[in-house]
Amino acid sequence: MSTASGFKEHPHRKQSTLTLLEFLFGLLEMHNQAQGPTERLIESASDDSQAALVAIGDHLGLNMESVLLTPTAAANASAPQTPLLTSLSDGYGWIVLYGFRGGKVRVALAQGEVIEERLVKPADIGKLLGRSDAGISEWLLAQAQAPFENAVSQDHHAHMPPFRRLLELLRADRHDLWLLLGLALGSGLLALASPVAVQALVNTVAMGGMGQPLIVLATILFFFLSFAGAVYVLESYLVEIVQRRIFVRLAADLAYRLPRVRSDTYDSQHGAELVNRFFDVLTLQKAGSSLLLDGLSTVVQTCVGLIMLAFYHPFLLAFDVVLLLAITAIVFLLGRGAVTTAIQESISKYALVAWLESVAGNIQTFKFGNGATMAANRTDQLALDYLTAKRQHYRVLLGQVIGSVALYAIASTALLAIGGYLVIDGHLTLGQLVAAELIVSSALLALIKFGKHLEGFYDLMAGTDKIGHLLDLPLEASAEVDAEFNGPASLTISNLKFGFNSHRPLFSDFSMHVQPGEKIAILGGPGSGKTALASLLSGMRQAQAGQIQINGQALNDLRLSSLRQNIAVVSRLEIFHDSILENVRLGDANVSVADVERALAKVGLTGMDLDTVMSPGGSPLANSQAIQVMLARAITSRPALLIVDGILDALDAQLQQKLASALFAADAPWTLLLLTGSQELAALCGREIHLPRAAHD
Ligand SMILES: Nc1ncnc2c1ncn2[C@@H]1O[C@H](COP(=O)(O)OP(=O)(O)OP(=O)(O)O)[C@@H](O)[C@H]1O
Repeated sequence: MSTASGFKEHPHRKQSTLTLLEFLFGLLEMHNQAQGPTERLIESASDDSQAALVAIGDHLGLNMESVLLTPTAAANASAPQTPLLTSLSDGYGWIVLYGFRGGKVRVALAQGEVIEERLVKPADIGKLLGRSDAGISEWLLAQAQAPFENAVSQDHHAHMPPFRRLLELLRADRHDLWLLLGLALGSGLLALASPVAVQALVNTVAMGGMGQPLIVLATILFFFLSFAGAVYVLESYLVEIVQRRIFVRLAADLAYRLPRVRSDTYDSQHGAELVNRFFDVLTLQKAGSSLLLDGLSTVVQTCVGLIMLAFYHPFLLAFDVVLLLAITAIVFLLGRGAVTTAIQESISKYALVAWLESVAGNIQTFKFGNGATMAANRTDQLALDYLTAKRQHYRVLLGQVIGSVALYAIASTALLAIGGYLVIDGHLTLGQLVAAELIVSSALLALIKFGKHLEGFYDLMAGTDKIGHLLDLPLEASAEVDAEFNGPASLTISNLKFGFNSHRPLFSDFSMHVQPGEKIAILGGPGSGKTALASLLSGMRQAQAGQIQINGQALNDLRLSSLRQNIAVVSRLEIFHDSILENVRLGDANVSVADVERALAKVGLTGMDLDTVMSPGGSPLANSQAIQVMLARAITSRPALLIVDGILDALDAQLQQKLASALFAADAPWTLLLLTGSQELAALCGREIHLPRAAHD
């Protein structure tokens, strides 16, 4: 329920909303939110409805999705990482549901400055809401847009160490992981049932007992082992859930992050190739689950076993100490450099894949001339690099495997010798010796598998490091002011200075002014800086000096998302693998099929089957048709400023004329900047501006 006017007029509602947002940031562990901007955003909201809260959340990195639910359904769907919230019926406060504890729903009430946390029966939520009925109402499902924000390196020059990053990636699952540790401890203890039972059996047999004790023993053992089995099944279910969550969280995080990556990141790196690192989430899942399931229980079983052994005799305690020292030496001393070599192996793997992608992506180049030979030779070289890296990593691993195997042989023999001596000397019963043998040999046998677990651990570190590179891609900084558009935009550039290279600026003192609705051609030769100018105007690059104003607002002060909702840039061919329909409307449900057909017709493309799936290269459409699709996409968003950069230059004169009449018409509802090297095209615009210099002068 909301009141008609904004938060500003209702200080109590404003304060409740601030309290609510702070609570949500804490719950979702979003630590980067300062109170100042949050308060300003709340104050500048047009009204105090839930829809306004969604917009505020969006600016603060909170995704809030509106869903219609009964209070009980909302409680069932809620969890600490996905809380559900709605307005209290008094119109001032908010209620948040965030999962269950002990059969009751965890509820937070934000009223003024106070946040009150309670445990409530699901049936009582309706009452809390201030409603008598428990009918369906609108709830907001809140989630962090970038759930892995805490796993991003704060220092731009150094990546976070992989182990710390792994802990951050798993932070949201820490409660489940503690539970898993508890279960592993339990199953470790239960696994001792067999040796203890055998010890009892041997002692009974040695004393001549039979029959009934055996049945009792067998029954108890069966009970323990079944219970241990059930615990293992539970552990495996928990690990499965954690695996699913990591996958979904990483996907959501990247969907947020990638469109916001700074454009200059792609000057030296290939975006699509970088994304291959997503597949390391599979390494995280596989190596992580085997470590959590087998690795953890092996460690627990070994520890429990060794502790039990220590109680048998001081000699066996000494044996434990030596064994632990030896294991420590294998892990830390023999394993020096293993994480680095695993990362190096992973880097060389990605280099090879990147090369194969280049080959697959340049079909013509590698079919002709020396292309195929180059493809083969470079692949050989990269495969060789991979083998070298893998060999170096394996050298470290091999040392550890040999160490574990040797330790197994020595420790098993030593235990038999010490145990045998203690039995002969009467310090140990026969049953105790057999039990000790069983406990330690299973722990020692695990040592042989230990190498495999260590390999899994190093893979996990390398995979985390690679995923970290994706998370560490630098994001664009955006200012806070929303861009104001109302019809075609005006544009003023004053004393612009920009160059990729400080010794050779592309623009040293460039100024121009464009009236709202004007259609202007900016003429420049190859390499004169047309694309650079388009990037500056769309906030993809920053000028070194000077100012750009759109509708009188300084571009640097504007929130990039609000700016880009209202301008369109058509530069190089960019088609994604989907139908023509989606390539034009970009998933906007407000754009109908008829709208798309109209836009296509406007740019001269008629009679197309809108369901035709296009490849990133534009096929099966012709190049010029793919360009028309991109232009249709641009005008469908009804931009206030349309920037067309060079893409019309290569088209045939007749098509250029047709497009000019659609895009350059004086009454077209946008301001047009045509960046071009073609005099003929420029002549079709209302006015021409010449770029200050050509690249080759
Ligand atoms: N990312 C970059 N890093 C360094 N230099 C760059 C980068 N992008 C472009 N340049 C250089 O800046 C100059 C201007 O490039 P820009 O792409 O803006 O020119 P253009 O006018 O659009 O050229 P064309 O008409 O050939 O597309 C060129 O000399 C180019 O080599």
